Amino acid sequence: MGKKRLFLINGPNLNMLGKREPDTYGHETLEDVTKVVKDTAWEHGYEVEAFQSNHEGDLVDKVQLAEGEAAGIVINPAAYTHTSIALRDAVSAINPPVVEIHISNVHNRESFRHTSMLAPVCAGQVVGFGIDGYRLATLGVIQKIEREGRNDS
Ligand SMILES: O=C1C[C@@](O)(C(=O)O)C[C@@H](O)[C@@H]1O
Repeated sequence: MGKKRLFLINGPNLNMLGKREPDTYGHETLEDVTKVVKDTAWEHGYEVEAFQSNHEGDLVDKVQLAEGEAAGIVINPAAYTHTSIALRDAVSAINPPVVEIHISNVHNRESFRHTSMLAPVCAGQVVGFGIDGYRLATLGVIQKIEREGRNDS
């Protein structure tokens, strides 16, 4: 049997990490984020499939694919966090646990960032730890998977 798989899903504009508003999001790139998640997952016997899209429907498609293909998801839905009922419904529709992560502390920013459409249907949320939050989110989703015995990827 191969390694259990996690999906790492990043939403719009996160392909520009490192160049985009570095005071808010830091200088590290999406490649660095992927490495953090892969290294953390690997330590616990998981492999990672990383996906980034600027398009809502493509993100919905990827979340749906997790059913049967991944044991869990780490997702930064970026701006779609605050708007996307479609993404929330996709998370609701699948069994693998989903952990939401934000690089910045969305709660000390504009009020429109204080609401997450997805958080109520996620297993947990990590906010405000920079890209280290991806490590925490990965550990969190693995913990959920192992506690709930969901390792059917
Ligand atoms: O694109 C992003 C990035 C973000 O998800 C974060 O990681 O801090 C926070 C969102 O409000 C914003 O739209």
